[in-house]
Amino acid sequence: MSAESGYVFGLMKTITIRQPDDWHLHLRDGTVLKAVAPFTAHFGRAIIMPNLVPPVVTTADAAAYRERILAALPEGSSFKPLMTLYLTEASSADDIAAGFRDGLVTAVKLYPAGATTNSHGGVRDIEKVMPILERMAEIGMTLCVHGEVTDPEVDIFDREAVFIERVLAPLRKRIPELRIVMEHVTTSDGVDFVRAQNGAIAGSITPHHLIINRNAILVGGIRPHYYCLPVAKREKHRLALRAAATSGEGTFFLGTDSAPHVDPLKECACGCAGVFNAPNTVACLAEVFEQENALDRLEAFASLNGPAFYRLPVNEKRITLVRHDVPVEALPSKILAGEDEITIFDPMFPIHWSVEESN
Ligand SMILES: NC(=O)N[C@@H](CC(=O)O)C(=O)O
Ligand SMILES: [Zn+2]
Ligand SMILES: [Zn+2]
Repeated sequence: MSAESGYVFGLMKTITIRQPDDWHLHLRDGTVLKAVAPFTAHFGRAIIMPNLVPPVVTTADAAAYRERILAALPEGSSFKPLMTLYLTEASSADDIAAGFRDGLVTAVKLYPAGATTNSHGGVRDIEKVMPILERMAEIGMTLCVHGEVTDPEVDIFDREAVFIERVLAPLRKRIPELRIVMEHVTTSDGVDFVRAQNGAIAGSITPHHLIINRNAILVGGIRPHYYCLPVAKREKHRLALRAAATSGEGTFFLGTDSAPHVDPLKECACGCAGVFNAPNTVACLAEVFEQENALDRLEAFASLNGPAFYRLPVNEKRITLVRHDVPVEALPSKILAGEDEITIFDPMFPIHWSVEESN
């Protein structure tokens, strides 16, 4: 483990780790993109979700979106967006393979149609995309999956577990070479499934699913800023996620799923799903790993396991996290995107960590 830590003057604890990456991020487009991009610019790289309206389906769409992202970054940022394509039943295997070969596209994203925000153009019948998935397995390209069934008969809290049984396990059997990331794992079923695949399938975990359980959405009133998909589950699932994230096991890594929606779209009769956590992700993670006595494994989760799965080099830059005895001043609770506000994830515990970039 290369993370270094120490006490300075007996007062301040610091930990230096390789610069983290975010393996699941929504940057959106237009005004929101400009507002949120600076909050991720201290990451090395991020897997950029393609669920725009209209979605990023072709390599040409991804190239154009990548330019818009680069233009929204603060000057001097070395952040590298890793682009994904939104899989549809009409997607072209040749286009996908060409994008991957040229280094323009890193992964393909499977949204079951109707499972989450802007997923209506996703896949209804997985049989129809089998030739594409087979081609991806051949060329070693990763499939990122939103792992929930959309069957209205299935209880929303069971949709991840049922997806594993109905879709993921059969897919794994059918194309064992396909590299799959089960994104935003929210249940112990997901954790167990990923573990049982011996490295062929990875699981990304969000900071908020390590911090809240389903009570956060409902206790004392409806709290739309804790509503996301897959929806937070029971406490036992949160504990399983914490154990997985802090285990150091190579198959679990950070995917923030930072998913900004302007407040009017969250605070209404049918609010959008998504938590905006980019501004405090690293500080929240430090807090969680400290609570679990696992600060020495934060680097594996945030900076090492992701690149290893994606077969990419680790970042050379380092960041230093500083622990303060007194909680650091809370962030503003919202950021501005044009005329609208976007609420930042509130972990409901004081934060003692701040992030300092090193070199
Ligand atoms: N996670 C969410 O609740 N929302 C995401 C979509 C997704 O990742 O499922 C979004 O795009 O808003
Ligand atoms: Zn999702
Ligand atoms: Zn997402």
